[in-house]
Amino acid sequence: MAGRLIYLIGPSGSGKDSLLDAARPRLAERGCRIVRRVITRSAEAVGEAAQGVSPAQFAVMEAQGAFALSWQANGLSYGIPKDIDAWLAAGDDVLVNGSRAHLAQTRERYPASLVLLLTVDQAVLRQRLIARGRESLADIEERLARNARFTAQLIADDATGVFVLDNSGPLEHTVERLLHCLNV
Ligand SMILES: Nc1ncnc2c1ncn2[C@@H]1O[C@H](COP(=O)(O)OP(=O)(O)O)[C@@H](O)[C@H]1O
Ligand SMILES: O=P(O)(O)OC[C@H]1O[C@H](OP(=O)(O)OP(=O)(O)O)[C@H](O)[C@@H]1O
Repeated sequence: MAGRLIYLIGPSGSGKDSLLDAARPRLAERGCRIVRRVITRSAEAVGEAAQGVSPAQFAVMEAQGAFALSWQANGLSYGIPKDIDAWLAAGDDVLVNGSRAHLAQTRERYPASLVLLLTVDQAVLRQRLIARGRESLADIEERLARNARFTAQLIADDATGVFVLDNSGPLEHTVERLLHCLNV
């Protein structure tokens, strides 16, 4: 049986990378792969195990059909390597750190995908973004504004089939909820 695409989305700072890192061993145990994304983020910007490339390299990879999914957001380009199609065909589940703006296209290409929306209280979110220290304050405000535009609309439009995971509390609780969602 083909594997399932698990598409994890949520605002910048909601904890997608942290959740994937914390859940990594438990996901591996159950044969779920986590995708390493290709991002046009400078190599020194930390936060995630991703492959950093220049915009020119990204364009070449995209033109060569290297990506199963790709999108632009926050001034960056993101690609999900085509390898995932072989993994899914081999029966492995594949977890992708995705984009809310790209949800419709992802569902079109992978209709059986499981969508997980990570949420966090907006005040906690601002504090976490500031504490993470990866973006400037102006960029953080942009990300919060993008978030405000998305979350309510997403829940209203796509309520069916979207599992909401609240990450306002301890990360370990969210890991347990994530694993629970994968079992239902
Ligand atoms: N449950 C949590 N409790 C406290 N801090 C958290 C929690 N989840 C994530 N964080 C922190 O919030 C910040 C943003 O998390 P991150 O995983 O980078 O989010 P995202 O990948 O969604 O942008 C990081 O500094 C991280 O350590
Ligand atoms: O359409 P959106 O849902 O807003 O998502 C846009 C992009 O932002 C996040 O990436 P990234 O990991 O670079 O940002 P983050 O770590 O700040 O979440 C997310 O994973 C998407 O790739």
